[in-house]
Amino acid sequence: MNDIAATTGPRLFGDHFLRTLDAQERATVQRVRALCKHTIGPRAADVAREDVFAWDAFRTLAREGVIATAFPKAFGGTDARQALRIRIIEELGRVCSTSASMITGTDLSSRAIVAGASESFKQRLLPGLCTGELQSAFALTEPGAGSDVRGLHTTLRRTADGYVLNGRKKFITRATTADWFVVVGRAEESPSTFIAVLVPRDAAGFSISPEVGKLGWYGVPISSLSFEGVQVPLAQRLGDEGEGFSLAQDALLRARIGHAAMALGRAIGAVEIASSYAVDRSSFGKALGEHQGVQWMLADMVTQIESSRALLALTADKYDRGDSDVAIFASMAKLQATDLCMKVVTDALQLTGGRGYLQDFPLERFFRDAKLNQIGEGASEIHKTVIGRDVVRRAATAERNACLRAGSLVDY
Ligand SMILES: CC(C)(COP(=O)(O)OP(=O)(O)OC[C@H]1O[C@@H](n2cnc3c(N)ncnc32)[C@H](O)[C@@H]1OP(=O)(O)O)[C@@H](O)C(=O)NCCC(=O)NCCSC(=O)CCS(=O)O
Repeated sequence: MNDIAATTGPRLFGDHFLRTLDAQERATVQRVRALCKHTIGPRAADVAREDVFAWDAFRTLAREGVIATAFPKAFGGTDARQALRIRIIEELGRVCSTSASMITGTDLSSRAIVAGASESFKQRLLPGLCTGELQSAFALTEPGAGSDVRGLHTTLRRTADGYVLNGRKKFITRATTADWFVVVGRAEESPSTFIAVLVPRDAAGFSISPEVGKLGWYGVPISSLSFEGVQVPLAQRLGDEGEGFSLAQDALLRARIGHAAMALGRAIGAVEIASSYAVDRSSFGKALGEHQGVQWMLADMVTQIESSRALLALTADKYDRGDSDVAIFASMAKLQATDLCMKVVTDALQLTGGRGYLQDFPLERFFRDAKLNQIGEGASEIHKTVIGRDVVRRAATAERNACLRAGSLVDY
């Protein structure tokens, strides 16, 4: 742990989590910290201003082996534990959402290939995805189906040697740079059967719209997709027929953990900026940080960040152990971290006043970027629904509170 602090200095809070990593994992965090300090952080404002796919950041992360952390060793990856990956994403999110999204986007778009592609397709695609020579995109959301995945309209009609794909997809990250697309649709003949397939960008009948402008996450372009009678060979199916939904949920699970880590990273970055400002700036004859109102704002920020980080660490641990309730914890971690991030960034901007509002100051970018984490990969309301549903399910069999007498509670 001291090795890291020696290179990049101690952090406001949170270095204690590094104790949970082994020496090699800590060395990876150290490399990412150095990258953030010398390259990614100083470049972040320009990357956002340019608002084209951030190739420099992507290639840097690929060259440094950070992209490869998402992939199995057998295909050139490092198969990193989520316990490490949340630290990496947090570091990137602390300075640059665009760079952090290179990691969460890699998980989302390639996980179904790792989990469901045939051995020969894995051999063909995964090594290139690890090194960044290839890119994939994940196409689930549709114009009429975002939160409600089971409502999607894209269809796959079975033919003698594969499928014919028809449909439209929306908000697809990396559409303009990806070589392969993971597309989820339903069997035309059996609408409750979900199927995931791989489609190359040059497939006949497949078109990609121009990039669409958005509020934040500049440097991470999105587009819409259209599939009109696209022929998909059987070999390009991911998993079995009927496994499309689970493959999508499996990919979303990893991406949701990543979103939580990115949001926490940004929240930490915002409190670092706000607390530095509180030291530098004076008002009414004393440093801003000596005013009790400012101290209370900072206290709320760090206290909530640390508790959210603990929940995320527990979630990563559950993922690494393969616990069956990890999806619920991922929903809790994402809900908590992304809503908290929006609040912390808003408060940090308030604390820094007019400067916070300037484009030249990083909080304006943090503020715009924070919103997407509350929406993407399952909006906060979806996660509340998933968590609440689980509470009710558990309540039916969970041990009853000892203050209650036996029998139906309706009989009280
Ligand atoms: C809100 C929903 C969760 C509702 O879903 P359901 O109630 O229909 O489904 P569940 O009962 O929760 O699960 C159904 C199904 O999936 C399996 N499952 C669940 N978790 C996992 C997992 N971690 N790994 C594998 N399988 C999993 C579960 O066992 C069930 O299996 P069977 O059907 O029984 O076989 C859902 O609609 C939802 O998630 N909504 C939010 C969607 C979302 O996040 N959208 C954002 C997508 S991002 C995008 O497309 C843009 C592209 S981009 O580039 O960013």
